[in-house]
Order: sequence, then structure tokens, then C-alpha cells
Amino acid sequence: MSAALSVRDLAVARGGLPVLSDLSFEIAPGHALVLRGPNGSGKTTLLRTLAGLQPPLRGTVAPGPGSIAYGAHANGMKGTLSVRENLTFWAGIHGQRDAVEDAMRRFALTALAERPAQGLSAGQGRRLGLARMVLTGRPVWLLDEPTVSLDAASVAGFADVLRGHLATGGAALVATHIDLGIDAPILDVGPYRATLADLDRAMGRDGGFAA
Ligand SMILES: Nc1ncnc2c1ncn2[C@@H]1O[C@H](COP(=O)(O)OP(=O)(O)OP(=O)(O)O)[C@@H](O)[C@H]1O
Repeated sequence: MSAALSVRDLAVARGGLPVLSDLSFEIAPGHALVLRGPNGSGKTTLLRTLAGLQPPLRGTVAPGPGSIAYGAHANGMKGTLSVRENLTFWAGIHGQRDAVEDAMRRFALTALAERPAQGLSAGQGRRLGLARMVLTGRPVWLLDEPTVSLDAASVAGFADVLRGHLATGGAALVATHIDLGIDAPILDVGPYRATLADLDRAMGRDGGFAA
């Protein structure tokens, strides 16, 4: 079976500076991979690159961004529109309008359906962002600290949704510091930290000693 996500010899940069290099991994359909590494080690940069939000320095990512749903933030929601209106809009873009009520139920948003998005708490907004991601209907989820601001019940609810996604052949790459109770290997980005040689390469220098 072909990989849901295949990354080959990837190098990524932030602000023009190489952050990670020589990364290769695959995620099979039905599987998740947990991203770990200290603050500033490049997890977000990697996820943004995989999502097609910024170009890689080198390497390949397959499939393209059209198969990938990124994020867990409520960014981009219309603050004056209600939770239901926002989700209906996003679901419509992805041909998933029939799935809106179920997504609201799964993220405990039904009671908040008529609430303007700008009136949500941080955790409620996070649940709205996760519901929007689910409504893309895309097979590969890239999640950047999805449980930040979530209470214990919401973390458990999210883990259930993620398990359901994997059970139906979806895949996920999740940067998280907490144990989601998902059976997934861990990819520590520490060993892939970019070197001075990567910086030289990115700046078009040969990295050798000056004569
Ligand atoms: N907007 C930016 N412009 C330039 N450099 C940035 C920017 N955001 C982050 N960086 C730098 O890029 C590097 C990688 O940051 P990144 O956010 O990918 O790490 P992270 O592993 O996700 O960190 P955290 O665990 O704190 O979320 C860090 O050195 C960081 O300081």
C-alpha cells in the first residue's frame, strides 16, 4: 500500500535560516506519527512546509497540499459569524456541508452553534478550529499542539476523533507534548537540526576554508 505521506531528504528553513535537514519518513494510511523536540527545534516549521505554506529548501513531500489538512487554530474564522455559519462556509468549500452537524457534535460545539466565533473562549475556539480541519475531508492531518487550551474532556474527545480518522484509513502527524493515548511512533526532530554546512548551502557558499 502506498504511503499516506512520504517525505524524502527534506530540509526546511524559517526566516531564511535552515532549521532541519535530511529528514525522511513515511506515514502509512491508518497510522499516526508524533513529532517531538524542544521549543524552537523546528516542529512548526516542518508542519508548515509539509502543508505547503512555505517551500522546502530541498527534498520532496508527497502527496501535495491538496490531500493535507493543517492546523487546529481558529484563525481565519469570521468573528461576527456564528460557529455554525463558519463551519458551513468551510465545509461548503470542501463539499462537506452534510458533515457540519456531526462535526459540531463531536467537538461539543452544538450548544455553541449560534454563538459568534469572536465570543468563544480559547478552548472553544480551538475546538472550532479542529472541527474545521475535520470538515476538509482530507486524509492527512497535520496537527500543531492540537490540545493547547483544551480541558481533559475535550482532549479525550479529540483523541476519539483522531482514532476514528485513523480507523477509516486517515493518517496524522501530530506535534504534541502530551500522551494522546494513540499507538504511534515518535519522531524526535533533534537529530535533524540543520548544521553550518546547511547554512552555507542555503547561502550559496561552498563551506570550505578561505585561502
Ligand atoms: N516568524 C519567524 N521568523 C523567523 N524565525 C522564526 C519564526 N518563527 C520561529 N522562528 C525560529 O525558527 C526556529 C524553529 O521554530 P519552530 O516554531 O518551528 O519550532 P517548534 O519546534 O515548533 O517550537 P515550539 O515547541 O516552541 O512550538 C526557531 O529557532 C525559531 O526561533
